[in-house]
Order: sequence, then structure tokens, then C-alpha cells
Amino acid sequence: PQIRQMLSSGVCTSTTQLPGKVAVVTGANSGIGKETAKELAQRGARVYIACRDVQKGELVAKEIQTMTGNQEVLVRKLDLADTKSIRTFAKDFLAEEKHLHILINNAGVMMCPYSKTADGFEMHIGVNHLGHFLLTHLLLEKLKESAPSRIVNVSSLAHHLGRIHFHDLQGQKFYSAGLAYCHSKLANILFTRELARRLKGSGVTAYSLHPGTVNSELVRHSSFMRCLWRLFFFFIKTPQQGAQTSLYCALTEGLENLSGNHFSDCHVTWVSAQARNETIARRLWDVSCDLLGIPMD
Ligand SMILES: NC(=O)c1ccc[n+]([C@@H]2O[C@H](COP(=O)([O-])OP(=O)(O)OC[C@H]3O[C@@H](n4cnc5c(N)ncnc54)[C@H](O)[C@@H]3O)[C@@H](O)[C@H]2O)c1
Repeated sequence: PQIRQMLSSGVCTSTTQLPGKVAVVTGANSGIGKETAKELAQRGARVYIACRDVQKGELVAKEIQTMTGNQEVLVRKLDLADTKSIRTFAKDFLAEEKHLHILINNAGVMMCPYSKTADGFEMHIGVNHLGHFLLTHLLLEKLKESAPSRIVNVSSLAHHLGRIHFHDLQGQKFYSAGLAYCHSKLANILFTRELARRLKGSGVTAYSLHPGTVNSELVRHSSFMRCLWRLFFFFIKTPQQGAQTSLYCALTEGLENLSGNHFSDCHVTWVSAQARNETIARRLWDVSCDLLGIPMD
């Protein structure tokens, strides 16, 4: 634990408390998302655990309620691999809640065999990017009404290996599970940058981040990655440490002028050349709208 402590340089030291604030964390039934939700609840927010497996989510909600004493930890069904489920989640949320101050797009899949979402999108781009793109779009007015509010997109260092191949966004011509993950994480950063550009002056800000290499269930689809994780166990962050940069982006006072930036270990960090390309960011936005049937403005 001491070695881990030393290696984990990024700690969110914000003292922001969240009474009366509302947060949604996707994929909060495990790993980094669970720890993020726990800390937001600890600080007094009403926290929505948005997850596929409601039963698993309820167990986590109970655990967080017991640990934090905050009973306002709610579980709602959200399957990011199905746009119907995303629309239902958003519709119910908008009917139920007056405000949304923090949206943490945390859920993700990594290195799963070639498969498609309910709407026919390749699973990585479908869940990690398009699912969160639609969810954010549907909740955007509420975020604007609740300003100052924040959107936090959990990306990865793996984006450096990613490319946006507009001619093969769904991996039909060439598919590598590892690269498909990297492409989707690059899309998270491009989405964040374009979102920040479009939201300038609205009071809603957006941040992307790399959480570090974190011991979680993310590597479930790859025996190679599972071995690697075991081998380097002592160098890998705990989910609680992995949640620090998400919390930093959601909570730190005065971060607004860094909207659109990418963070790691609670600092702004460099992204790949493609991730800084505004033309690609704008085109990806338009293509995503087109795929999801969202009217372009
Ligand atoms: N663990 C790492 O080392 C690492 C490194 C870089 C980035 N990340 C990113 O961190 C985020 C959290 O991952 P984690 O490490 O906590 O792994 P995790 O597997 O514990 O968490 C991912 C969550 O996403 C949920 N999810 C997957 N598909 C979904 C769907 N269709 N609809 C709704 N939820 C879905 C899972 O149920 C799970 O709760 C991911 O976006 C991942 O890409 C993790």
C-alpha cells in the first residue's frame, strides 16, 4: 500500500461540498465509477448510479449509503449499448430532477470481441463514445439550466494509439479489439474539446481525463491484460486512487478556464496530435449526430 501511495501522485484535495447538488455517474456499480460516486455522496450530493445491472447497482448504493450516511444514492437503469435505454434513462431523469450539476461519463468497455450494440454500432465506439454522446446531448439543457455545471469524460492514455477512421468507424473493414478501445478513447477527448468549444459562455464546462492504470474489472475480456495487471499489481492504482482525477475535474474550484483540457494525476496533460485536431473534432461531432439521428446545428 505504501508503494502504491507513493506512486499515486494525483490526489483531489478540493474541499468542495455538494449539498443540494445532483450528479450522475455512468457505470458506477464498479471500479472507478463506484469510488467516484462514493466520494460525491460523501460530500452531500444526490448521486445517480446509472448502470446496466440494477441489482448490482442497488447493492453498491446500499454500501455507499451505509458508508457515507447519505441516503440519496439512487440507482437507475442505463444500457449505453442501446439508444432506447439511454433515451428512457434521460426522459425519466428529466421528469424526476430539477437540476443536474455533474455528469460523469465513466462507463466503458475494453477489448471485447467484435460485437454490436442494439443499434448496430461497433461495441467500443458505440458504448464508450456514441452512448455517452447521446446521453450528454439529452441532458445538456438540464446542465445548462443548472449552471455552473460540469461534464467529465473518462478517457485514457490509450487514446495515443487511437485514430478516427471515418471510412471505417464501425471497424467493419479492419477490427482489432485493442485498437477499437484506443479509437473510442480518442473519440472521448475529441468530444470533450468540441463540447467545451460549443459550450463556451454557457456556464457548463467539460473535461476529459486518464485515470491512471487502475485495478478494476475493465480487463475482463483480455487474459493478456489480466496477466499484465497481476504482474504489475503493486504499480497499479486502486479504484479509489483511480477516481481522484475524475473528482478533481468535477470538484476543483476555478477550473472553468481549463474547460476542454485533458487531465491525468490531477494535472492538465498532453494529448496526441489527432486529439488536438479541431477539424476532426467537428467532423466527429457531425458524424455522431448523423449516426444517432440528432439534428445538426
Ligand atoms: N482501469 C484502468 O486502468 C483504466 C485506464 C484508463 C481508462 N479507464 C477508463 O475508466 C473507466 C472506468 O473503468 P474501470 O476501470 O472502473 O472498469 P470497470 O469495468 O470496473 O467499469 C466500467 C463500468 O462500465 C460499465 N459498462 C460497460 N458497458 C456498459 C453499458 N453498455 N452500459 C452501461 N454501463 C456499462 C460496467 O458495467 C462497469 O460498471 C472506463 O471508461 C475506462 O475506459 C480505465
